[in-house]
Amino acid sequence: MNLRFTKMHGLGNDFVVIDAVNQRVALNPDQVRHLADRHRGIGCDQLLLVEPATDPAADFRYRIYNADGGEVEQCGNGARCFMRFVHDQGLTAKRALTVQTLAGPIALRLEDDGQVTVDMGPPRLEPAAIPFQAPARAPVYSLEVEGQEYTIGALSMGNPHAVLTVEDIDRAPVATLGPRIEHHPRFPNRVNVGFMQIDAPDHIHLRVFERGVGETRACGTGACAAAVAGRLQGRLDARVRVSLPGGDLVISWSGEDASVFMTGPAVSVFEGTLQL
Ligand SMILES: N[C@H](CCC[C@H](N)C(=O)O)C(=O)O
Repeated sequence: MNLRFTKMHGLGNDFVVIDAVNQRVALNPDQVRHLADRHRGIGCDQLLLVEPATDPAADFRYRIYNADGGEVEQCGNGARCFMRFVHDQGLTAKRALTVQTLAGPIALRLEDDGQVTVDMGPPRLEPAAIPFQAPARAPVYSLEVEGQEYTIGALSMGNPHAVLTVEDIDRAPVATLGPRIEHHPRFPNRVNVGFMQIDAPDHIHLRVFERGVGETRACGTGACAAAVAGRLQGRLDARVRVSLPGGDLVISWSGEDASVFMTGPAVSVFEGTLQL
């Protein structure tokens, strides 16, 4: 099977993007893992498929696979690259799209400056919707990890997120605590783990240990989750600049059932053909 692909990234969170509108694509988890492998494959954090919509109200369907081969519900940086891809590949001339995802529809808009704004939909705050085992919804939860108590925010952007606040982002225990929380039994579907340093009510630094990948240069849904968690804790404004290792995103959320909006860049790096 020969497959055309484009290598893209959103602030260094990198993707293999495949047109599954004009190509018949059937990849199993082993093949996804192989393509994501940075030594034996192309290398990426996630693989994204652009498919025809099955919902008449949507323009396309967007499927997301982590480097570990697992299909997941949502990817924010990938959504911006999705918009750039369908334009560059001539799949649409529209500058505003509705795209189906496992987490429900999202809306994409290509801005005049080339950045992309995504309506990520509302955060899901009820423990059962995350999913996270807790007796009731709360702005913060106590989580025991190997005998030590941590205070976390927990919510879903369609995909699950835990958010810890740290004093010094450069010294955050991302590599050691990240995987332990990713696999914590109270998160039955595992979880993405954000480490947030609050610099001001409208500015944070963030690092994310992503479910199914490890630490990435940026995480769009992680930036949304951190902004929501910080606002629920009364520490962040409705509009926050999120500085990730790969660059900045602007996140806006007016509260409760309102959508979370994310604006940032999307870059195509190269095109190629896979032999599978
Ligand atoms: N690792 C995530 C999927 C990709 C999210 C991230 N790359 C983004 O930009 O939102 C998960 O397992 O839910």
